[in-house]
Amino acid sequence: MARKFKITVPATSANIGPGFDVVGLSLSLQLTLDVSVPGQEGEDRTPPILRYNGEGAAEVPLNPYKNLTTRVALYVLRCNDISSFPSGVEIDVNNEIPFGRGLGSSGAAVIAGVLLGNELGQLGLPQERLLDFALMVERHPDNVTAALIGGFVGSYLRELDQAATEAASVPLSEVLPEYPPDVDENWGLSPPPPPEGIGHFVRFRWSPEIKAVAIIPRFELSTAKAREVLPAQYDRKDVIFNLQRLAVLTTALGQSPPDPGLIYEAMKDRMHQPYRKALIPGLPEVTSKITPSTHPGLLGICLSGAGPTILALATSGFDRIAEDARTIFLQRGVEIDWQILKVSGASSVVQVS
Ligand SMILES: Nc1ncnc2c1ncn2[C@@H]1O[C@H](COP(=O)(O)OP(=O)(O)O)[C@@H](O)[C@H]1O
Ligand SMILES: N[C@@H](CCOP(=O)(O)O)C(=O)O
Repeated sequence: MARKFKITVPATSANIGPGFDVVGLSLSLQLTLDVSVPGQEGEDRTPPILRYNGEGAAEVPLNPYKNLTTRVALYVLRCNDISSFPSGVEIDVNNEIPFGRGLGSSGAAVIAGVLLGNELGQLGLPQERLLDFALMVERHPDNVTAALIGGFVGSYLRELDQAATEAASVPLSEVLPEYPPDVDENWGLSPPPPPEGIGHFVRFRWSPEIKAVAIIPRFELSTAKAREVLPAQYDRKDVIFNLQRLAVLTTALGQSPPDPGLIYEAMKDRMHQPYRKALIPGLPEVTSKITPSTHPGLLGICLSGAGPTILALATSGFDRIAEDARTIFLQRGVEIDWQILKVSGASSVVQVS
């Protein structure tokens, strides 16, 4: 029987200052996929047709063996003994999440792919297993968990035994081979399935009066590049600095009314932002010159994900925060766009029509 369904996945902002690779929150920008699957399977095994609108449309590959979302879907299918896409699938993508800005576009694409694979194969995988598949691709849990679950979410990766560690550490090229069988000699091999129960999470309270101002520089910074500049080891005092703040922040952002005196300091970080400032001209100035005392309504300000977007959490005064950030960025030659976003508790959704 022919089927149609719609997949909706939110943007995310990870880290929120001190919670590097640990916390994320979902935001009111969405990636949506409208999918149709024909009733009768043709003999010819036509690969999916992708049509794409919105952010990234000029650069995203429409070849389903190169596109991140469909490659992830195929990974999920192949791990579940389904070697190829159903024939004749059509996918209309609409994307509001800008690429390479620290708003979780790749995390959203991965979650969309996992949900797509689950639905195309009618696998009925539980949420925990969907997360396992996402973590084999994205490998840090903050964005993908917040995108799947929705809201303000903290997560950790379970310590795996040696066999499971090895299974979870295979190169991404083996998880997501880029080419179809006639080009890739490894295609016939089964991809490595994820170990069970890799990711664990909890959703924190979020105070409904807090909104997010996303100050989005007009340049892309790949997450991979922004991770390369981070050190392999940290001083104990920097680790304690972050842990103290994160412990306070996860509760402080759920309190009504939120306390800027507590939150501004609790959103400071010493584990990633100082190292990323060379990649983001204006970052230290924006985060130090815009404060609750200069900008009433501001609660705290940090890098969103790996950047270059700045995330300002505030209850009012949004325009002034954003325009003053614009002025600072312009002094460093960086143009920006900004948006006021809601932090919703809405998870990723699959609606069958
Ligand atoms: N909707 C999408 N469909 C396919 N690929 C995507 C999509 N969104 C993001 N990507 C891929 O992810 C890349 C950006 O990932 P990344 O560097 O992690 O930045 P971000 O902070 O936006 O997640 C894009 O250049 C693109 O290759
Ligand atoms: N913890 C990661 C988060 C990356 O988020 P993204 O939205 O930039 O992909 C990091 O800081 O590297």
